[in-house]
Amino acid sequence: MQRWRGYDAVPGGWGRSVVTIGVFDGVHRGHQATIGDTVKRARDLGVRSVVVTFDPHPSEVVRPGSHPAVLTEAARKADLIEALGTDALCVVPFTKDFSRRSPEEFVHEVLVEHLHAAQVVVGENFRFGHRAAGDVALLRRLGRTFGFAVEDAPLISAEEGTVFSSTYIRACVDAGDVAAAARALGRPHRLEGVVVRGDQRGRELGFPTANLLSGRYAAIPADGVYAGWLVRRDERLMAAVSIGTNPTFSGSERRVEAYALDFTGDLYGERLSLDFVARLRETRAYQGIEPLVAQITEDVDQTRGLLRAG
Ligand SMILES: Cc1cc2nc3c(=O)[nH]c(=O)nc-3n(C[C@H](O)[C@H](O)[C@H](O)COP(=O)(O)O)c2cc1C
Ligand SMILES: Nc1ncnc2c1ncn2[C@@H]1O[C@H](COP(=O)(O)OP(=O)(O)O)[C@@H](O)[C@H]1O
Repeated sequence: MQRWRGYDAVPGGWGRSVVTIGVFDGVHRGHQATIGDTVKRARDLGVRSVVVTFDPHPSEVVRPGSHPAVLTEAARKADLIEALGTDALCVVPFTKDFSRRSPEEFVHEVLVEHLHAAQVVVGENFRFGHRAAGDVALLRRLGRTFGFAVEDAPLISAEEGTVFSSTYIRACVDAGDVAAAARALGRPHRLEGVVVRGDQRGRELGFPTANLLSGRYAAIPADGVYAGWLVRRDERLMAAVSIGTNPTFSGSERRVEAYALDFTGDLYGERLSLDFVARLRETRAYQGIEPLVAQITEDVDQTRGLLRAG
């Protein structure tokens, strides 16, 4: 997959394309259907598929301070989009200046001039251009003027009639319902970060925990204890994860800590990922170390059972 920063990076002689546009945070099952459809249509036409996305998140530029929690960091988003068979990913730097383009200017500059769109695949709630003034009906009219077709993306619904959306998944993660998030994503929710030093207490308890420092806007599940996978380079280790302030020790800082089962070694400074599979319980303040250690022992057994079964 070709990766372009800005549409000026589209190579000369790039032929016609089938294009889809969106933030695609999470690359969830709805996004997967849209992008998969784009790839298929391009292959059928014998042209190339292009995914256009934005960085930073448009909300933050339009309304500073309103950045939503991030489900997938930029590099991972690109990898997931590549895995769907996309020929090129165009990351448009979303600046104040860019946000002022009218719907017509946006379409002409991006879709027509640079990407030579033959078809544009969009969801029914797609909005574009200054103040999100453009909708699918306007895109269709512009398509007739400029010579591209507008195709509706297939709608994919979650259970209980909830349509998959990044907002829905952020709410699931925020509530600690990592199982629902995983169903909508088509894979577990992943938190990425760097292992930093904590209070050095874990090893004394018999459960050293890698403390993960993640990105500023990362979507961190609600406080609680979770079973998941610690992903380290090419290996995957079972992990019991604690998120919270360690109330037993009257901590105040919120931390994400992972005890990797059947592992000993130094993880400080490493970049790791945590894939959240299931929520086990709330974090609690225990009356001393003994009951806490007994509970962690049980959490670890439960984690092993759950991950082995799945
Ligand atoms: C599976 C697991 C569950 C945990 N549950 C709790 C809990 O319910 N309450 C609590 O205060 N701390 C809990 N902890 C966190 C420990 O207090 C924490 O690992 C310890 O303070 C070590 O901190 P450190 O890494 O900064 O040294 C849990 C840790 C693990 C690995
Ligand atoms: N099984 C394991 N799971 C997680 N971290 C481990 C494990 N074994 C060794 N470690 C190392 O021990 C560190 C955690 O020890 P801990 O006493 O909890 O210190 P800290 O408070 O700095 O996190 C981890 O960052 C990692 O480098």
